[in-house]
Amino acid sequence: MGFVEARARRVNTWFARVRRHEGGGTSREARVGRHESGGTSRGAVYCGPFSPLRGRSLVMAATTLSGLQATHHGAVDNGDARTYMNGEVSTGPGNQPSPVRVVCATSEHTFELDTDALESVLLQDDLKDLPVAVVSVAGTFRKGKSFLLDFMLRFMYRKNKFWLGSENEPLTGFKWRGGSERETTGIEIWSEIFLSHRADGTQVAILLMDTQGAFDSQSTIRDCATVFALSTMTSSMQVYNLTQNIQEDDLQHLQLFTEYGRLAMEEIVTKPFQNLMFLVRDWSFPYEFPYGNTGGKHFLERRLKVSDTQHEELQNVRKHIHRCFSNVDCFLLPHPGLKVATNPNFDGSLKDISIEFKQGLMNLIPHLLLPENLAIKEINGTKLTCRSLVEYFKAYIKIYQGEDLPHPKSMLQATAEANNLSAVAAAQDFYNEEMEKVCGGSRPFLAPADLEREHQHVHKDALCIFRRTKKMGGIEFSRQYEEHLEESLTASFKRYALQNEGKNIFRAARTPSAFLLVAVFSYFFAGLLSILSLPSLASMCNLAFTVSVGLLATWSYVRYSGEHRHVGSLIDELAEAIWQQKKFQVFNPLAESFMEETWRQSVTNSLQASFPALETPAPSQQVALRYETLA
Ligand SMILES: Nc1nc2c(ncn2[C@@H]2O[C@H](COP(=O)(O)OP(=O)(O)OP(=O)(O)O)[C@@H](O)[C@H]2O)c(=O)[nH]1
Repeated sequence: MGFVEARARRVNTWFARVRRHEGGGTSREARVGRHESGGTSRGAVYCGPFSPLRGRSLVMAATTLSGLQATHHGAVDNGDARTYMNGEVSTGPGNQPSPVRVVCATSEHTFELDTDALESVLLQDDLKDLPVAVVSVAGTFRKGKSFLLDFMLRFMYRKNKFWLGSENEPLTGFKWRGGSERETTGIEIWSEIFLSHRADGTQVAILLMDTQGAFDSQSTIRDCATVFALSTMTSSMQVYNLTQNIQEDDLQHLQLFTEYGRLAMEEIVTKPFQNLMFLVRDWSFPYEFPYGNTGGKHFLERRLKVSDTQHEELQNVRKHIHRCFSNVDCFLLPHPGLKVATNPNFDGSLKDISIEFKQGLMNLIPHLLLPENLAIKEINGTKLTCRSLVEYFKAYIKIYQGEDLPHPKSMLQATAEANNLSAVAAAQDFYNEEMEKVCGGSRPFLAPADLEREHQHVHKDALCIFRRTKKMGGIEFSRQYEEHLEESLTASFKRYALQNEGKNIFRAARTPSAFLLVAVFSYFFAGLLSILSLPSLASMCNLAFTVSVGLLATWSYVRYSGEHRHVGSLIDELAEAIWQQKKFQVFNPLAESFMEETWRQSVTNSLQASFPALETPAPSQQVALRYETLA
């Protein structure tokens, strides 16, 4: 009778050494959990089809040693082999396979990557260059994600027809429990990577990933979107864990979260994500669509069907899902029984789980994890190794830590923001249109006091439009948008005032008149000083005359040609400085009041001629009209 002896020890990460004693004093030894080559050990032992050594006893040994039954000692007799479990498994943390949190949620609602933890799992010498397949489970909190993953672990460790375990065996691995409060936070991966041989002889590293449940009372929508997006971006199979049905809001959330993921991925030429499986737990309508993958496929087909008669919103969600994932699948899992759902002492033993559910697991888990069904993680058509997966994790988390991406919001918040923003835009448009009529580019100069008065009217009416537009979110929420609108209207008014000022011919004539005045004075004093036989002072006046005429000519050229505008600005500043000189200030009020009055009269007249409406209807009437048009 041969038997299998198993021991565990820690080298970087945990592995179990299994020695099979065969008749005639010979033995074969191999490690469970990691590939080993060379030395006295031979072959990788991943039990069942993964393993060159098969047999229930070996499977049990591996499972026991890997921590699923870490403290179990004893022997299992399976008829042809006896397994001795002399469990050298340390119960201390890190000495046995366990979940490793690689993405940690912080109290500030951000996420951090535990690079050391991630690298300790993925950068093991014998694994880092292998192609990797990542199976992740994501969805609403408290819906049995970790529970399901623990059955995946059993399958990966045992991999024979008895992989589901014995009736009284507690379920261990990723931490699961009953109760209403969330358990998993951030993203966890199993510390041990499984190896599988594909039909073409290549090896694939398989990573199992558990995620923080969405929509718990402590997470923002952005948190949920980040976890879902990160796990979808880094996995080759995302299991979208749902209960009872696929509801429209499930699809909408999937759309929001995957869009958030797509934003962070640059230059995606193919579909950004790989496989998506809708896993519907507690399916209660097997008479419509039978449990399992076949029923699931038909059900999904109906749910994701796009037809012309559908509302555009429904079509868009469905098209988005088809655009994002290379392959979409569905599985309908029955209810596991009341003990699973409600008994606080339920420990995962199969005896308390319904037969239909166990049958469902026997179909679902191989469907997900058999080597032929596993897809290697690809990004943009490039297959990823464990090493490159680490790099992608680092790059993606950085994007989500930055402030470049928009923040996903709850539906109400997003709708309220959209309502308020569109009300702001309508009010701003109204203001601009009305002000354009008063002092737009083609309108003549308007006296500043009149412009101010027009602004006050239109500003009041614009605010009225904003307040009367129906908006979600309440008065408090709208107040910040109203303040924003007021600021924006004030800024617009400043622009209109400047534009209006530019049309003031007197303003434009300030520069030439300053130099003209200087030229005239210089010319006059030069003549006077020559008569008084003061030639040196006379020549200084002549110089001032020449410079003034020169500056005037230059300024005229700049204004005419539009070239060297900085030179024009310097000359304007110089002219302004001249106007500020005491001896010239006597001309200022005279000139300005004359110009202002002339312009005021002419513009008022022209305005009234062009817009009789400005005189007649009350502003509130205009607003009502405008509001009706908008509504
Ligand atoms: N109704 C029902 N309950 C289940 C199912 N699978 C597991 N449960 C129960 O759901 C509860 C939560 O299981 P967990 O695996 O911890 O759930 P989770 O989704 O990982 O929870 P979080 O980590 O908080 O997101 C446990 O009481 C399980 O017994 C199922 O298919 N149906």
